[in-house]
Amino acid sequence: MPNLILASSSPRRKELLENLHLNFHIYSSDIDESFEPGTSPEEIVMGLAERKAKAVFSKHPHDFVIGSDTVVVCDGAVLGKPSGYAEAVGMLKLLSGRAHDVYTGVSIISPGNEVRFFEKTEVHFWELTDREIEYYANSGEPFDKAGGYGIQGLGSMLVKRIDGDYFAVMGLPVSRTVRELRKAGWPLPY
Ligand SMILES: Cc1cn([C@H]2C[C@H](O)[C@@H](COP(=O)(O)OP(=O)(O)OP(=O)(O)O)O2)c(=O)[nH]c1=O
Repeated sequence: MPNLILASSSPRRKELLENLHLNFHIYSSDIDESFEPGTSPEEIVMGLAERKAKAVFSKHPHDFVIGSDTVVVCDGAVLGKPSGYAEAVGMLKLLSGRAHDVYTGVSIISPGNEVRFFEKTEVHFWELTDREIEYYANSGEPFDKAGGYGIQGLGSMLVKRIDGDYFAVMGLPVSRTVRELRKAGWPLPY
């Protein structure tokens, strides 16, 4: 009987997959997260998701492995995780008062099968004051998150509305993932 593996160190992805009543293991790997300049956002997130899944699948070739990656795209700039306070403030200033796109890519690799897909969600931010930005950056929440914010935490106060899958913004489009797992032959209990 194969195992289901989440190839991720993200606590959000773990939490989201736990919602689905599936037993799974977590094995993460350190992959090279660089990409060629000019690569489209969907190719970046699906490519990195695939690299994460492949790195784990190579050690667990009888199992079903899920990898995922998230970036934020605003005005043509691809934003990953901010490296420190100043970069977090810069990202929040860029996102203030406008819409951006969150791309999350997923790769599912199992014996004899590989699928990848992405979800794009449009997120609209309120116009942010310097006080809000500084408070938020000082909260520590931006640092391990693409675009420098987490929609599910204090970052919820920044968001006016979204168009698309909320869970994809948090790091894993769960309902689509379930459907792709079913197609790949994973025995779901529902
Ligand atoms: C935009 C946004 C991102 N994020 C998180 C999801 C991801 O964990 C992170 C994007 O970084 P990723 O590089 O996609 O993932 P990760 O390094 O955290 O985990 P791993 O590679 O091991 O799977 O940003 C939120 O939690 N909330 C949000 O609103």
